[in-house]
Amino acid sequence: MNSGGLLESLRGTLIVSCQAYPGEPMRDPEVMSRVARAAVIGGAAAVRVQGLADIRATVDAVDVPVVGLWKDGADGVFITPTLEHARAVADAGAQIVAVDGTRRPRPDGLTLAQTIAGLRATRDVLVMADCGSLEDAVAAQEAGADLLGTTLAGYTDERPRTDGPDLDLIALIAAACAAPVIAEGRIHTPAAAAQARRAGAFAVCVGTAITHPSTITGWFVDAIAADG
Ligand SMILES: CC(=O)N[C@H](C=O)[C@@H](O)[C@H](O)[C@H](O)COP(=O)(O)O
Repeated sequence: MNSGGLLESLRGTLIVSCQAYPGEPMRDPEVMSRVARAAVIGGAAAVRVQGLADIRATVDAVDVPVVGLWKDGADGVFITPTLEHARAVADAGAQIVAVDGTRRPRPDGLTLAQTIAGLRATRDVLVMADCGSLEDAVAAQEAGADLLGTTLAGYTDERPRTDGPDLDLIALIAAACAAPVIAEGRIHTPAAAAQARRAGAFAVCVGTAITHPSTITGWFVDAIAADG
């Protein structure tokens, strides 16, 4: 599929983020690739996968596009933070490379525009910019990003951490930018996913509420406890 076809294939669809965190029992490439397969059976049009080993295992296991990222560290710019990371994610087989799309300085000193241009010079991939604000999204579009994610809304200083998705931000980006918006972050129910789409999202990405059983279990435990 060419990149225009790939992008268009995601319109109005669900992307499922399949991630386990350091030290967790499901942190294993084979396990994550199976979680991704299960999501595809449920109708996911693409999956979002963290880490080179997980990306490689998942690319072999599913027949939908893989949005790959490499988290290095846990604060500041850590989602595919450098050009080197981005190239490695593409080489692991991801058709879409998700990178930090904020305006913060990157650890390799490159701008987002230089990172995207450097990646595209040698790899045929789309780039998803994980943004935290409207200003990030406008700058990321200008830098050449193909997809604008609201992934980091509420995780940088620019937006409050809303309980559910940041619907206002989704609408603001959709109104200001021609590049498609991927609503991502704290979408915990099918109703919230539909709201995100109505707010202007081109596609909706859900992680925790589908693929993180420990958190989901905690929601139920807390609800029961709160009821006495
Ligand atoms: C902020 C950050 O590091 N977000 C990460 C990005 O890949 C993941 O930890 C999230 O699970 C993902 O964005 C999906 O969001 P949610 O799990 O809320 O549906």
